[in-house]
Amino acid sequence: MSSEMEAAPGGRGGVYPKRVLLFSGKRKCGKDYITDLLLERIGSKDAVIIKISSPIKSHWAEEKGLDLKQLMSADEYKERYRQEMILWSEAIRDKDPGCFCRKAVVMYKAQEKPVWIVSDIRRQTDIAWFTQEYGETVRTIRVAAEEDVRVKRGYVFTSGIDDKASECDLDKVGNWHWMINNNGSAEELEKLLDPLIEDIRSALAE
Ligand SMILES: Nc1ncnc2c1ncn2[C@@H]1O[C@H](COP(=O)(O)OP(=O)(O)OP(=O)(O)O)[C@@H](O)[C@H]1O
Repeated sequence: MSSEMEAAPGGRGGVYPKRVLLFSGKRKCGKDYITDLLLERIGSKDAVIIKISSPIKSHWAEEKGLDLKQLMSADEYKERYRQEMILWSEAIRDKDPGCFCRKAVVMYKAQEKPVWIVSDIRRQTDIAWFTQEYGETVRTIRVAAEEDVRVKRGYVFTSGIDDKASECDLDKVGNWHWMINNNGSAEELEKLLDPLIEDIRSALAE
């Protein structure tokens, strides 16, 4: 069966997911920080973090003989291979826009959990794929932080990365379910997450 023909795990009509949260935002705005916090508050019995970058990185780890764990977490690795990974993944995504979304859902065994936290949405096609497959369970969340705050967190503008579609495609989107301005402390952030947690709990109770 070709990848275009593969069904989405779960899919419409399935029991799970009950809520799919799609997080996006500029580099170092705090996507990983926020999604980790959310997982902690919801609990890993009910929620799973999905990274669309995982199937891309696992391919690269194999190809280059690298350690996947380091490629997923270490900034030095992440930055060194970012551009190469982007170019390779763009070519595949052009042919099959849902390819990495579908692979990531399988890789994280997401269909075993009711709440899916996707921490790295980058393209309008990512949102379109999840919406097409999981319909009204989907919520989109844009994380923002001031540039000086992002710089303090390690952001350095890199030409060829920060001015390309993989970082900018979602700048055009305006109709997010939630916007989170992550400029402050962890305590401030906790409060900003309350309405989102409430929405997740109501989906779990259905
Ligand atoms: N509200 C916050 N309070 C304290 N530290 C924060 C906060 N938000 C983010 N950070 C820190 O800022 C750094 C960058 O955050 P994080 O890695 O979550 O960003 P990201 O958007 O996932 O980045 P990338 O796009 O590069 O993957 C991390 O060290 C994180 O711990």
